[in-house]
Amino acid sequence: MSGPVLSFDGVRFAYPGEATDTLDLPALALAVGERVLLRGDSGCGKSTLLSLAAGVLLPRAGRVALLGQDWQALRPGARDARRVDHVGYLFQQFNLLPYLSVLDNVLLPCRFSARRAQRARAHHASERAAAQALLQALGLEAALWPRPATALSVGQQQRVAAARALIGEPELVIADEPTSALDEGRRDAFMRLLIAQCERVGSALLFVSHDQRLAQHFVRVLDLPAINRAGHAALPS
Ligand SMILES: Nc1ncnc2c1ncn2[C@@H]1O[C@H](COP(=O)(O)OP(=O)(O)OP(=O)(O)O)[C@@H](O)[C@H]1O
Repeated sequence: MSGPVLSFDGVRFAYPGEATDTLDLPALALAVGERVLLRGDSGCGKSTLLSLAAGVLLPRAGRVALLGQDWQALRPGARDARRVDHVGYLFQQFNLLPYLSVLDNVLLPCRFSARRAQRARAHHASERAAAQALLQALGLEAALWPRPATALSVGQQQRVAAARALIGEPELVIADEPTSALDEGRRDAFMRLLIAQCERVGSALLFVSHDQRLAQHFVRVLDLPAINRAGHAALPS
């Protein structure tokens, strides 16, 4: 793959019923394995940008492409399949399934994506072994693996969510403020673990936060308000 993992070209997005665009981004691209911190104050459009990147929202103009494929050109079912094949998503609230064990939560992407399952098996005896290796690398000991995910501390749940995002080596990991519930020491430890694992599996990382202190973990930091031209001109009727 020689092109970017993710590209935005002339993207304009407005929520239904809104009189102005939330986002107007002339150009933005992430190279293979690149890690970018996207920051900006609350309400500036960070989560909206991530939803566009993952093909959950579609722009009203312009093009968002993942691995060269325009999201808009796909039917909804194909978009869902492509998302789980190529994107690991790490949410602010983790979104772990409470009735599943830690291990089964991590294995979820492999249940929905044959590609993720096959990539998980490429370097391990089984998908389970791949999940266990990730949990271990993220500092979660084996005694925790059979427990229901919600029986863990916030910091532990966050690492389970990171393992779920990373399993099967997705080309893009998207993280939406996953450190907001952590104190400073845990936040930095988590960032180091997440980045090391992205590096190991070759995933690009698009990480969103309003927290200025996370910049130290990234070579490339983008200020969303500085690159977003939206919010002023009224939409054409
Ligand atoms: N479903 C929606 N319908 C209409 N407006 C929305 C919707 N979701 C978000 N917005 C608005 O779009 C703007 C950008 O919201 P977004 O959630 O992307 O910001 P954010 O930078 O991620 O904020 P935060 O840091 O607080 O999570 C805000 O003004 C918000 O009120």
